[in-house]
Amino acid sequence: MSQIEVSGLNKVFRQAVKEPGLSGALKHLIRPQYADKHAVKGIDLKIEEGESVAYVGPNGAGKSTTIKMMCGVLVPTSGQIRVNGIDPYRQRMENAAGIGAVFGQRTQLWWDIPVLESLNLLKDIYEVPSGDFNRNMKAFTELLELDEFLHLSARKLSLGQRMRADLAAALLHDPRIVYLDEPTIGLDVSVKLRIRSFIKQMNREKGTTVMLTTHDLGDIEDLCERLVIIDRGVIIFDGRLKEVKDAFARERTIHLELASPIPDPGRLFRDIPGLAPEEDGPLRLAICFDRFRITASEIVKRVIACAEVIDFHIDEPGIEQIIRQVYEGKLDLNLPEPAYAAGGDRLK
Ligand SMILES: Nc1ncnc2c1ncn2[C@@H]1O[C@H](COP(=O)(O)OP(=O)(O)OP(=O)(O)O)[C@@H](O)[C@H]1O
Repeated sequence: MSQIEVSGLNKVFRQAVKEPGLSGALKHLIRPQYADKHAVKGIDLKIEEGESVAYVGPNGAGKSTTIKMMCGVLVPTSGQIRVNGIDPYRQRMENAAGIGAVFGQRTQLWWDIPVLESLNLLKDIYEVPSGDFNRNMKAFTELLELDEFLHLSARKLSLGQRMRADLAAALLHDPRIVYLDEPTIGLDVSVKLRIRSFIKQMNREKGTTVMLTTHDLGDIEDLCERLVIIDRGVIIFDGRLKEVKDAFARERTIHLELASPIPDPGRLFRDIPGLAPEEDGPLRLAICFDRFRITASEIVKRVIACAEVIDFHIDEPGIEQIIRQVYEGKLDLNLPEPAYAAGGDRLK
C-alpha cells in the first residue's frame, strides 16, 4: 500500500448565491439560494514514502481543498483517502501524529507567546520525547536560524521569520509526511532559499514525504521530482519533472563566442523558419532555437564551418515556462512528443 492513497475523491461545496447590496442580503435571508461548487472531481493519486511531489494548478483549481482533505480538516463528499494507512478525517488524532502541515497564509503558533514556548507546547501536545525535541531544536535552530526570534511572540515576527518558525513547528514531531501549502509566499530570495534547503534536507536525510502546493514555480524546480497538475478539480497531468523537462522544454538559447566575425550569420539557418541569430558585438552570437526543429550540435556544426568557436553555453528554460503554457491551455503534457530534430539527433 502507498503512503498516501486517494481514489475517486470528490468535494462539493455549497455556496450561497446572493445579489449585491443590502436588498440582496435581505432577499437571501428570506429565500436563501445556493449553488454547488465541485472543487475536486474524482481524483486518484498514489504517493510513496519519501517522494517529493509538487501539486500545482491555477487559482481555484482545488489544491488547498485536496490538501485539507488529506490533513483531515475537510470531510470528502465522496471517495477514499488513506494516509499512513488510516482515514484522515475519521482518525484525526492518529493522522495528526504522522503529518506536519504548513499553510503559508496561516500560522499554527500561538500569537501572544514566545516562539520557544509555542514549540514547547507542541512538544507536549505531540508527546515528543525530550531527546528527540532537543536534537530537532538544535538542528532546526541551525538550519533555519531560529535563534534571532525564539524569544519573540509570533505576532512580532516578520513574514520570513514566521514561516521559518512554522516549518520548525510542523516538523518537530518528525512526521512522515509534510504538506506545504505556499511555504515561500511573499518571502525574499534569501529566506526562500533557506527554506527550500531545509525542506530538501528533511526529505533527503529523514525520508520525509513532501507534498507541496505553490505558485512559485522555482520551488518546484528546486524541491520536487514529481509534478501533479490539477485544473478545475481534475488531475490533468501526473509524471516525473525531469521527463516533462526533457520532453517539453523546447526553446533553448545557445551563446557562442567566436574567434572571428561571421558576415550575415542568419544565412546559415535560412532553412529553419524563425531562427534568427542575434549579434552581441562582432564576436558573440545568441541563437534562440526550438530543439524539436534543430539540435544544438547542428547549430555549432554550421557555425564552426564559418568561424572558430572559442566557447559556448546553452540556456535551458525552467519548468516555469512549461507550466505557464499548460495553464494558458497552450500545451498538453500528455501529447506524444515529436520524434526527430534537424541534424538527425534523437530527441530523448
Ligand atoms: N469553504 C468553501 N466554501 C465554498 N467554496 C469553497 C470553499 N473552499 C474552497 N472553495 C471553492 O473551491 C474551489 C477550489 O478552491 P481551492 O482553495 O481548493 O483552490 P486552490 O487551487 O487552492 O486555489 P489558490 O491557488 O487560489 O489557493 C474554488 O472555486 C473555491 O472558491
